Amino acid sequence: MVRYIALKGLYDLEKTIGSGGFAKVKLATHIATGEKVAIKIMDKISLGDDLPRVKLEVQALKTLLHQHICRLYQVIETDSHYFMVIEYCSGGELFDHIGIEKNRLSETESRKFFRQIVSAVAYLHSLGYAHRDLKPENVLLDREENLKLIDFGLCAKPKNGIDSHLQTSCGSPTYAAPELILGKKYLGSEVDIWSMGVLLYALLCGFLPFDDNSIENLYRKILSGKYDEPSWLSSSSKRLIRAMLQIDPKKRITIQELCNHPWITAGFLNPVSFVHKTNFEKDDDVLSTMSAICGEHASDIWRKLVKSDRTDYRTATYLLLLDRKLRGLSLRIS
Ligand SMILES: CN(C)C[C@H]1CC[C@H](N2C(=O)N(C)Cc3cnc4ccc(-c5cc(Cl)c(O)c(Cl)c5)nc4c32)CC1
Repeated sequence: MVRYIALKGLYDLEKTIGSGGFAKVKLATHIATGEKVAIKIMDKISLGDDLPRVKLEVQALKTLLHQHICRLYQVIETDSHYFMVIEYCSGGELFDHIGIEKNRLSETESRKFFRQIVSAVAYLHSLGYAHRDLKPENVLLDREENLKLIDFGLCAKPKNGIDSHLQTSCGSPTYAAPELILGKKYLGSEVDIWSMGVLLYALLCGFLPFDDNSIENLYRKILSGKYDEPSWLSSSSKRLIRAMLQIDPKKRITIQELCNHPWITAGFLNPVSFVHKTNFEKDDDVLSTMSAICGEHASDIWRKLVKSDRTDYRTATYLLLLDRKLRGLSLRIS
């Protein structure tokens, strides 16, 4: 096991839980609390000119504080590596949860998960971000089967707001909107709606609306906007999917309309909403646990936390203890 000096005494690295592109993600233990975390390890050499994407993702994750967006606890930068310490999702990928035998979810279960995705994306858009790479691999579950959105390496925050046009073609073609694969100028919010339509279709049907081994056939299918509507889809499901998989982005349902759509609210008391948890909430139990260990006064710990850039070990310890408390566990610290 290669040892990273930068993590010594802070995190114990365990198995690799995945890798993609220029990053390797390892399971690790946050030594002070014993909590599991995921550490995304990137070496600067192989990052090459993708380096700005790391800064973008770190900035996005520091800003985005939402119960269905994976939490960033700490960032460690050395001459050779970036380490992003992120909330661990022990439930794995949402689509693995669907399982092979069932391969699709009931409308009720799909709605439970899809509302969480809509809440996260509505929150993202409200802060001027677009994810631009919404796909099953980027939708994970934590131990309580809460949905967590991940991988903000492609997310964009156009300088003059979410409704200014983007041009970069990115993300995976299977989930990409027609305007994106045509290389047209597009709105991040509109391409995210299309990708969510593909996700909803996959949840309800167990297969993809547009799929083909050859890229040009795949493109042709996407640009046609034609897909099968299996017999088990309710008319309400069909209507919502049609509203999201509109080829013309201007005819596509907006995120606000989506939050209030009858399919989304069916069986629930209220439309999808999100809480602007933009800053830290102060928790005295967590602070007193930390002060019992490091000997500092709770008020000093809090002052340093608020002043910090919120990505140091102290912040990680605070947030992990807060998670433990919110899960009703004891605030033990080793
Ligand atoms: C296909 N991708 C480009 C990489 C893949 C790496 C493994 C990862 N994973 C998995 O695939 N499990 C099945 C286990 C697992 C458990 N917890 C995780 C917690 C966080 C993340 C994570 C990964 C990346 Cl690349 C991020 O940017 C963020 Cl913000 C978060 N990935 C996790 C993760 C999913 C993505």
